[in-house]
Amino acid sequence: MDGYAKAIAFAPGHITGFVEFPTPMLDDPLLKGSRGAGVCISKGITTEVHLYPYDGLEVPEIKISINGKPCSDADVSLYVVKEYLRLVDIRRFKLDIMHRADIPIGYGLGSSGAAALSLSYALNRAFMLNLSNEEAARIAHKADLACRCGAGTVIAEYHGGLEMRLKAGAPGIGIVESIIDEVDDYKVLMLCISPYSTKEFLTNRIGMINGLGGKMLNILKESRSVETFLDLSFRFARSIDFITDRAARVIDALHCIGCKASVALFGETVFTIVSNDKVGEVEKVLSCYRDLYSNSSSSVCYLSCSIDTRGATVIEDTREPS
Ligand SMILES: Nc1ncnc2c1ncn2[C@@H]1O[C@H](COP(=O)(O)OP(=O)(O)OP(=O)(O)O)[C@@H](O)[C@H]1O
Ligand SMILES: CC(C)(CO)[C@@H](O)C(=O)[O-]
Repeated sequence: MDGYAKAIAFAPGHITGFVEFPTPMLDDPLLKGSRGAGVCISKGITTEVHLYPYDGLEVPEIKISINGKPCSDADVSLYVVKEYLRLVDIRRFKLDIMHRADIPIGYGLGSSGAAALSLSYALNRAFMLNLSNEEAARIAHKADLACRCGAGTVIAEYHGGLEMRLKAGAPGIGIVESIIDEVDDYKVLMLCISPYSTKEFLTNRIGMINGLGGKMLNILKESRSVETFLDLSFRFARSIDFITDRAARVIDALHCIGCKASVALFGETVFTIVSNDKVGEVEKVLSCYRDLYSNSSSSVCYLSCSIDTRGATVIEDTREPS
């Protein structure tokens, strides 16, 4: 590696509506993952990487920040960096990693997967490794799984769209299909009420996930409609007792104006997908609950996004000779 390199990549956030973890969970992380359905959103994580050669160091100096704040325990990001250190033979460099999140972290919007994926794409460019996007995405998949922050999130964010994950596994191994291709007419609207740790769920409550998600996939494969996706997601979240009273009130209010809705797995986040002409009406309901639930100790946020169909992408790749 010669000179300074900068790379920027973006990965969309992702909401899982229903899911199953095929058993037995195999040992190979590339074969592990989940089946289910979800939607990628136009907001997500942008990661900027600056790589400086620096002869005065015996070991690399690595700094990570999230939204401008230094972060020493970004475990998913550190996992990705360690995987790259095994692939490059240089050790004397400084690496600045800056994650910018325009989705809240921990609310079931797939931020850990998006951080890992955007970082992996950016490092691949900065280190000039020439991995394919699929190979870079596999590193992110392994990181999200190893840190117990996600199972099928990375492959969904790699693919983009309103999707069904028909076969579990890493990008290139798992199978993803779009539920519908024409998504320009839809918006994903969310009320993020409070965070919930995916690690906690995958560690302590994973037994609640049975074969229901797989049966639901068969129904969705036949109907391929947004309404069915929302319906099934709601039934799924109820079946694992994951809808809090606060979320249930919001979902009821949306039902009253003719909108189906559910909660994002795993967070106290209500989401719906509506056609553009319904956005104003839904926005009023969600803003009203945002104001009702916000208090001095917690911030509740309302988000409006399009459906991302591109999946993760590199935005910039620059280098200057030393
Ligand atoms: N932007 C980010 N940069 C680095 N690490 C992140 C970022 N976002 C999330 N993480 C890591 O992921 C953890 C939160 O993951 P968690 O899986 O609970 O939430 P999520 O990814 O927002 O939602 P989901 O439930 O959809 O996975 C954080 O504690 C942090 O370790
Ligand atoms: C486990 C999960 C629901 C967490 O976001 C997601 O990664 C998925 O659908 O596998």
